[in-house]
Amino acid sequence: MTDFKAKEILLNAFDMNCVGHINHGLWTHPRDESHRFNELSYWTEQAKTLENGLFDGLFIADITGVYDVYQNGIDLTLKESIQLPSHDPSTLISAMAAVTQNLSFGVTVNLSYEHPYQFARRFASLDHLTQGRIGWNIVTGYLDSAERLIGQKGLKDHDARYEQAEEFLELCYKYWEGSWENDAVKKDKARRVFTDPSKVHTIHHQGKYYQSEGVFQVSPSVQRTPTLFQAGASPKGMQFATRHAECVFIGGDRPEKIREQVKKIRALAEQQGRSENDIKVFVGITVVVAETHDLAVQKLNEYRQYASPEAGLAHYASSTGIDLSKFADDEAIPYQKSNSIVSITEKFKEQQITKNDLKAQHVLGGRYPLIVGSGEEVAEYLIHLLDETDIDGFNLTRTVTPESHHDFIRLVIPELQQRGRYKTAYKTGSLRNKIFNRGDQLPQQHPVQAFRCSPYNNSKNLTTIEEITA
Ligand SMILES: Cc1cc2nc3c(=O)[nH]c(=O)nc-3n(C[C@H](O)[C@H](O)[C@H](O)COP(=O)(O)O)c2cc1C
Repeated sequence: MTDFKAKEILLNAFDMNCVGHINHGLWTHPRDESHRFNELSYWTEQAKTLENGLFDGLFIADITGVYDVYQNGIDLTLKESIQLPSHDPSTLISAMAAVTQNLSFGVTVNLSYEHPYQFARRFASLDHLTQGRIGWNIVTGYLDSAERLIGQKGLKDHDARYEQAEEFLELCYKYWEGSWENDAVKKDKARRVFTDPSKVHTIHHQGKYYQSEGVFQVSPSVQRTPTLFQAGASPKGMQFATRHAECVFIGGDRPEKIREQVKKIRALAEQQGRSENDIKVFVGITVVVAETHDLAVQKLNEYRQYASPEAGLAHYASSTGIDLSKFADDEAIPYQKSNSIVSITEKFKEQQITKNDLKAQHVLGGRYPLIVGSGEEVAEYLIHLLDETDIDGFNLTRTVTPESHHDFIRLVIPELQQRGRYKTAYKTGSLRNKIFNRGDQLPQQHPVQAFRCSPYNNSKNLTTIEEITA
């Protein structure tokens, strides 16, 4: 119980390689600089700021496709820059890693449109270059527009996407941890042996979705498997997340619901042979903070003049696959089955929700819980929420950028530190070690273990792994 109370808050900045990420409309604020998202200096400055604030990571969301459900088109999406334009997140990482030492990077990649080989190679390369500061947010997509862009026929069935994800992960584990032994690379100039051939193995995979045969092209990196993030919330999604993920995002609802969700996540992890502490749970939040409570309210009111709740609804429409423009403001939105984000559409089954309700929720153009107050008030609330719900940390959205990060670092972080609930220095090692404090690589109770080559594992599980015969 004492440990639980003393838990230090983990913190990621939640962002995307675009103008409007979550809090839509704020790009029009005179002090907002998110229109500079296509400049490298925008990101290197942000990385340095976050490292000064001892943030654990910069978590970068991504979508394949565009938001075209609202009003059956993309006019509002384009005008308000609702995640359009948006650029590839992995292109930012090396530059930000070069100006920081400890900040980590969680990068979203939709596995539905990648071959595991190319993806695994890119992320293993990033793990090398960042010295183990890379994480992967595993997503399977929820947009029909993506399918059309890629030339497919429409979204695969929701649960089938998770089945494919399971096989994608299995194959990635083989590449990352089953092909090269830890000490394969010798770099021995005198003996002319860069890599010992007896320590590199062929992987074989003949699955329903993927086939692969050969050796992985990347030597072992610090973490081997990048730190795994996931946000599945449907029954199938939670099963997947609790089997594989080390960090799980959940939607920030009422504290009782969050607590219930966290309990389920930890119980499911245990059922799958992992420990309840093998998963860190994060909740998304938006914060408006100032020197005093009144000044924070004043700041919120000022921001509200620029925010666009309607743009928030257009974003929400694509998350659910429901064109919300068709409904009157006070009409209950009927539940309809869709292949998008199941956990969100289910809410229309459980509750009567109108567009007015959604607009009220999207005060700053986004649907994350909004916390407004002085540094002390915000810090107290975050600690309270963490202790009440047993979560581990927060994904902090941006509002007016980069002002909101500066405000949080100046006003909230010191209050958390004074209460002993936030680090005063970074831990050493990889992202995984910083978060779990037990080494750079996944523990043995993780499903990756079945795909590891020696010296990790000499068990019979490895019938698929063969030595290269020179
Ligand atoms: C904090 C958070 C961040 C997410 N980021 C992304 C993202 O960047 N890209 C994406 O395609 N889906 C993203 N999702 C959606 C999830 O991948 C997933 O589809 C969703 O949580 C619903 O899970 P379900 O399909 O199991 O209901 C995010 C979800 C949450 C809660």
